[in-house]
Amino acid sequence: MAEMNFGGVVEQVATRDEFPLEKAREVLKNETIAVIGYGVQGPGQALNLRDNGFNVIIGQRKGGKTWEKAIADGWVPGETLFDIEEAAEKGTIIQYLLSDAAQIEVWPRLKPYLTAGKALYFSHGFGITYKERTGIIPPADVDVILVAPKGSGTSLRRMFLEGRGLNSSYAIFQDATGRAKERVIALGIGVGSGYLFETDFKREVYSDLTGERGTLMGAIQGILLAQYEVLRENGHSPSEAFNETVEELTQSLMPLFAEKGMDWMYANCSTTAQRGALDWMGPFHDASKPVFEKLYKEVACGNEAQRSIDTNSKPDYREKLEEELKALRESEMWRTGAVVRKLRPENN
Ligand SMILES: NC(=O)c1ccc[n+]([C@@H]2O[C@H](COP(=O)([O-])OP(=O)(O)OC[C@H]3O[C@@H](n4cnc5c(N)ncnc54)[C@H](O)[C@@H]3O)[C@@H](O)[C@H]2O)c1
Ligand SMILES: CC(C)(O)[C@@H](O)C(=O)O
Ligand SMILES: [Mg+2]
Ligand SMILES: [Mg+2]
Repeated sequence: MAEMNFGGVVEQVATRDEFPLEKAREVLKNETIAVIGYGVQGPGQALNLRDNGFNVIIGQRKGGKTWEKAIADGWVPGETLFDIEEAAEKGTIIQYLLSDAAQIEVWPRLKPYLTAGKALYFSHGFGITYKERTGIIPPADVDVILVAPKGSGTSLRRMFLEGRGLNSSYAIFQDATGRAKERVIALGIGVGSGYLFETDFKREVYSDLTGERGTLMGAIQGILLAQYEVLRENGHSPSEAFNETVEELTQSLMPLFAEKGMDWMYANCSTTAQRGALDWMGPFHDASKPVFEKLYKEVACGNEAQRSIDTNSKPDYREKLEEELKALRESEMWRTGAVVRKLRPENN
């Protein structure tokens, strides 16, 4: 573990320097990693683990779309691809990567296979933290661990293939074997993380639910749309409104502040822009902070979890989500985006 100073606060971080891939392979050499679920995180983690030389099998509902996807990715029925129960029986580490709602439904069928000494692995603190709502209460004689990649499973895989990797947080809820720590760090390195930030299940789920509802997904669409609408209502064309709201952000300015911070991005814009941004960041902060405070409270009291469980447990939840995504896709702003993306010079 390395002690690292983050803006004046010291935290523990696991690194590849002290825990290289060879060590991870040694730690897990006698384990069978059963990845249950092949949606978004399942393929990302399973393929990275396989490419990194670990012994991985997949557990999936037979016959569905993702069963076919697993076969297309090279998993072989009866050898490395099984139904959920069979994979859970064979696995010594069970990576529970069904959707959070499906984890509740499948739990009674999975639990009998969690025999002494196995490890139950999550990529979210949801099931354990909200156990009164999920009913997910693991047996006392298994390790219960978490590696939560800080990004989409699609990015986890893409960045691995680019030779980069995506960092994760990790946590231990239950150490029954005395090996929980080496198991969890080895798995984190195995799925392609370079650094692993220490957390616990509750802090992981509270921060993750806040982040995705907030700046990462919910707030970003809300604020982009608000500006786009104001520009359109004041007579600006769709392309002008989109370029000034989204395209410049993602293509020009976001990469700059990702690389060297917000002040550096500001410093690479005009003094006119800097003056205005420095003056207006305060009002935007003050307007949005109460919304973030309300959001955090809704997460911490369990309302957000319950809403997600209730809606995503319905048989037609996928169709309903797709309807809402279709409405986003077909909104003027994102139809404009589809055209603007094609006009990126590199696409010509
Ligand atoms: N999506 C991400 O990139 C991401 C990122 C970090 C953490 N996570 C966490 O990882 C876990 C998996 O998330 P995901 O987004 O990959 O899940 P997902 O929604 O893509 O679903 C995963 C799998 O669950 C299967 N499934 C759904 N309902 C089922 C049911 N009733 N019975 C059997 N199988 C069923 C699906 O077919 C799919 O193969 C969750 O805990 C999530 O919070 C996800
Ligand atoms: C990729 C995210 C948003 O970070 C993840 O938390 C999820 O739930 O998909
Ligand atoms: Mg999440
Ligand atoms: Mg997340």
